Amino acid sequence: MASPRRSVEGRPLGASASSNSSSPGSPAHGGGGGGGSGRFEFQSLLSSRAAGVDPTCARLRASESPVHRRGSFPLTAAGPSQAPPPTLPEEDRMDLNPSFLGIALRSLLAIDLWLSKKLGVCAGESSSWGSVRPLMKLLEISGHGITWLLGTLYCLYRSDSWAGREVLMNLLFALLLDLLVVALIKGLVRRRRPAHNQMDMFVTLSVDKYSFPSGHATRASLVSRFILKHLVLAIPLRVLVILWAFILGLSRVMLGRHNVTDVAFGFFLGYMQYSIVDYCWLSPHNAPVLFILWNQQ
Ligand SMILES: CC(C)=CCC/C(C)=C/CC/C(C)=C/COP(=O)(O)O
Repeated sequence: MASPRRSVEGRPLGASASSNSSSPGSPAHGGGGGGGSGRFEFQSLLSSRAAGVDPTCARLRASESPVHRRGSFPLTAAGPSQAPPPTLPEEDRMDLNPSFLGIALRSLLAIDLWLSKKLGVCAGESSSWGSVRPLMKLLEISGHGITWLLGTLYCLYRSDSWAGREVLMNLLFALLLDLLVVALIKGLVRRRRPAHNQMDMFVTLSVDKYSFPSGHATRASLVSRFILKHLVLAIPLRVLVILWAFILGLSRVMLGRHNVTDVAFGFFLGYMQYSIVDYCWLSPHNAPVLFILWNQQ
């Protein structure tokens, strides 16, 4: 007797094998925003059919597999006296992973929201740390795209050495790349800013209504890595640069602008972006036109 297939949360997944002849885009198949779990269910179903195995039985046997029994929450009460289960195709064992992954991701998200709300102590004037909100907003301006773009252009204009111009030209390229990448990801992910955020930010782009990833965090980590690599600074100043980046990231959560994961991913992205900039380093040798044009200004 085939019982209805259920996810770990007890939600029915794709009512029966016969009902799976509907379009692959249906949520039950994971094709239309129905969540990753549905998609893997569908893939497992296909592989079981290809192997001539009844999908429902395959699922039941999957829950008895050694892989599953090693898991943290067994679904069956198989006793030690039972015969060892038959070896399963790899696909059926993989089928269990999305549930674990789904639970892990959902837990991470719940922790993220809870922690972000707890840390959002400057989200409003009446918040518990509302009095330091002006200081946090000052920090916000120190990491703003406009501040860094105008600052870099001004330094380029004032620079009188080739070496200085080369570094600044690459910083400009890094800042523009960062704005583009962050805007693209924000537009794709479309994660809303936390509910407790006040949208009172200084000059924003339309995608800045979204929060993932934090543009300030990407810039902080990109720019600080850039500075540490290309400026000769005394140790205390190097520490200050790192502290600035870290506090700027933290201030995004304290202001209620972002969740912790927006900032964490932002730091990671900015760090990786620097590697791209370093790899594509612009110089008078590989981009002579840029340097000649600038010198004619
Ligand atoms: C050249 C050009 C497109 C300049 C635009 C500069 C600009 C307005 C950047 C926006 C910076 C900003 C407010 C980012 C949002 O940061 P989050 O940390 O809140 O994501």
